[in-house]
Amino acid sequence: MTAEPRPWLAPSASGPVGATVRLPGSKSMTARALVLAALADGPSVVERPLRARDTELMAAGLRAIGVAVDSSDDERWRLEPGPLRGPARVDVGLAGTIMRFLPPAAALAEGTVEFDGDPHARNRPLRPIVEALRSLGVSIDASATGGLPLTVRGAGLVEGGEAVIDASGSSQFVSGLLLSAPRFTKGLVLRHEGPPVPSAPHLRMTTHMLRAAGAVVDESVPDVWAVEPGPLRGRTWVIEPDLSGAAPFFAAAMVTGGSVTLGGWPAESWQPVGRLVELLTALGAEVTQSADGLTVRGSGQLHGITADLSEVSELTPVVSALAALADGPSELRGVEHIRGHETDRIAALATELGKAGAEVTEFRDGLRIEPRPLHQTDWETYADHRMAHAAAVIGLAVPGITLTDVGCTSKTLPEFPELWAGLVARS
Ligand SMILES: O=C(O)C1=C[C@@H](OP(=O)(O)O)[C@@H](O)[C@H](O)C1
Ligand SMILES: C=C(OP(=O)(O)O)C(=O)O
Repeated sequence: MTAEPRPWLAPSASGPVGATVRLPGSKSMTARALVLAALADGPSVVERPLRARDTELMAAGLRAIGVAVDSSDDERWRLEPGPLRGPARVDVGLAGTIMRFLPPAAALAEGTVEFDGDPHARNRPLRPIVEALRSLGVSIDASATGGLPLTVRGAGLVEGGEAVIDASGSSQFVSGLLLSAPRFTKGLVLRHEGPPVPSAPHLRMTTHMLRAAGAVVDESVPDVWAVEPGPLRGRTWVIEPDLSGAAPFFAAAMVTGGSVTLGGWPAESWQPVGRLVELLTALGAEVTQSADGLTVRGSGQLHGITADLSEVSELTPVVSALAALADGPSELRGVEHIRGHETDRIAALATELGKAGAEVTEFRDGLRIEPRPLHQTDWETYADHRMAHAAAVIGLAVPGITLTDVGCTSKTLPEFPELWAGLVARS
């Protein structure tokens, strides 16, 4: 079920913002922790999880297949694995993490598990993971396009072994298979064949977390991941603040010449903080880390950049917004696969930035953005939280940016409108 659209006038800043923001846990880490906890040999605790549509639906999906998930405490979700079983129905919403991480787990269940989601979820690519699972002996019915709706006919076990996949459309195909692979009878040796796999840091997050749960993983050969069969340990997962969710808040410091600190940032992170720092620095920010957190300071001056965003493709909307406010042109490439994200983000950004007055050239794999004086527009959000973040960033500097629906931010940060208004009020 999707809620009624909630139009929202993005607030403009009257001066530099200055704030420490506390954001909930990483969507990607929470999703992995929940799946690993569900497949473990004992109870787990997920501390400081993200509570948002993607992770609530993940928890609901796991409950549907037999896992006890107690999410009553915001700070600490408790999971007690049980025998995985159907029949069950899983609503994936618009979450890539659910539609790619849960079918392999459902294959381990005894019984039928049906997956479906929001209208646009049916357009998101799934075929490669479906075909890889079939090659591993799993019975799956998929739509004519190879995607949702999907029915996994779990046999209570997956034999596993060797599989080949083209994961150029999403790193989540690989992550999804790897997360369940220790529970496959023969484990898994997965080989990617095709154009490069995007989002390498997300793959590293998957292998780090698998090892932290006791799995034996070899990724020494490029594009090959080998996971030995064996138990996953229940444990306590401490989730880091969501770095991608923080990106628009950092952008606010940069657009207004202010300063934003992400509180609670760990000394060592499993998220691609190095790449984010490089990008924000090239765009004109100063980034520092201290006991207070990760701080981004803007000078009020933004520079155009040429960048390959394939490792951090989910940052493309916010980086594009910054590029549209910069002092020179930018070229952002290497992200063809984001045409299969929550919406076709390349087309959506070209259209909406163009409507606001920027001169945008669309490439198959990215965008060239020539800043121009921007003006008010009704900004279509396409049910995409990060299109909403991009609009909010533009709105700081351009009065009259009205989002067609700010409600879509509930995918990863339901409190976004309030947090953003609070930040801008301190400008
Ligand atoms: O595994 C994950 O948690 C994610 C991987 C990436 O997916 P793609 O490789 O499809 O871009 C990223 O964009 C997405 O937001 C989250
Ligand atoms: C691509 C994204 O999400 P998903 O996990 O649904 O793929 C995103 O959050 O930018």
